[in-house]
Amino acid sequence: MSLLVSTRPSLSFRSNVYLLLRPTTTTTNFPLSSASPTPKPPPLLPTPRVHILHRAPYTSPCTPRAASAAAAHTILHDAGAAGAVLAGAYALVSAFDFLTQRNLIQQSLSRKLVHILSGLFFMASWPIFSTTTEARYFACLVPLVNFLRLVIHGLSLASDEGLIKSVTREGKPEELLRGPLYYVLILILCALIFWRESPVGLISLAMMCGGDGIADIIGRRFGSLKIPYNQQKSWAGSISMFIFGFLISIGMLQYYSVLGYLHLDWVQTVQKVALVSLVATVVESLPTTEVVDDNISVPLVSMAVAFSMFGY
Ligand SMILES: C/C(=C\COP(=O)(O)O)CCC[C@H](C)CCC[C@H](C)CCCC(C)C
Ligand SMILES: Nc1ccn([C@@H]2O[C@H](COP(=O)(O)OP(=O)(O)O)[C@@H](O)[C@H]2O)c(=O)n1
Repeated sequence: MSLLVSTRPSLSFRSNVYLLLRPTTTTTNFPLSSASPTPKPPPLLPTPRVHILHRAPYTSPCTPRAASAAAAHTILHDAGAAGAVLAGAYALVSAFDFLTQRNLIQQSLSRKLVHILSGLFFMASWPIFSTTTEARYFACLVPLVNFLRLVIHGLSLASDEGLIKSVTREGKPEELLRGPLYYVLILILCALIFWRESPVGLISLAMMCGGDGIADIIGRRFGSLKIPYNQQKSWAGSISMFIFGFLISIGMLQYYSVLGYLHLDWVQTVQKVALVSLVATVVESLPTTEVVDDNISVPLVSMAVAFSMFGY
């Protein structure tokens, strides 16, 4: 494993920093044909032996044969990435099932930690997919498989006690058809529509996964002072949602900026994210959970506010 910083002048330092971990024929290879009409610029670095985090797209001219070989390689790469992330999803749920089954953590805490970590890890995994436009469809296979898993077990067509124990409140299979199902649908929506090039999806998922998840954990423990208009929610829960939703959103935006996907005016971005977090926190605090699940209202409102400010 090695960390290489290429000094290619056309790209900023940030976008040249990437972790190199696996064999590849990258799209940044120079024209393969010796008859190439354009002179080959001298490679500034030895061809990368490995890389895993893909930065924003950079393509170079190549021959049709090389293009089809690169296309096949990219499909294999994205399929492998989807498989790895799916395995991670199973491992995460199984890990919390293990902890819950042995009474090492409460079921309510298990569910919330799965709520927080699943979406954040899913979002953080997007850069391991290729830089092609189809990459997002491969990434969406992961929440899609989990959607089907939740439907199958939620309808009791099959039994998965571990899944039920680690993601439901009362251990009833039909619970899988509400919060968890809406949750994975929002993951699909954000990956498909916004993906890595827009802050909107990243912020929305940070609010749904990080903000809403933390509100439950903090609110259950320290939420003695209830919100006047909703005795089920507390100031401690809502304030923690605002703070952690904001911090996790900024953290995700910074992560994608370092990888070269986003170029943000950080003074304006901090203000915009703070407003999204405030609005999402107010929406989450409303006594509307029986009417619309928080896993729908929080991300959709965050999406609308963020889109109105970032515009893409
Ligand atoms: C419990 C969940 C949502 C509902 O929460 P609540 O508001 O009703 O308390 C989360 C359900 C998660 C789902 C079963 C698994 C989703 C996995 C995700 C698509 C991919 C994660 C990959 C990563 C590498 C772990
Ligand atoms: N803003 C909030 C959110 C949750 N909570 C606490 O967390 C518990 C579960 O919150 P929730 O209804 O959002 O939980 P889920 O619907 O996400 O399972 C609430 O009953 C409160 O005890 C809070 O005190 N303040």
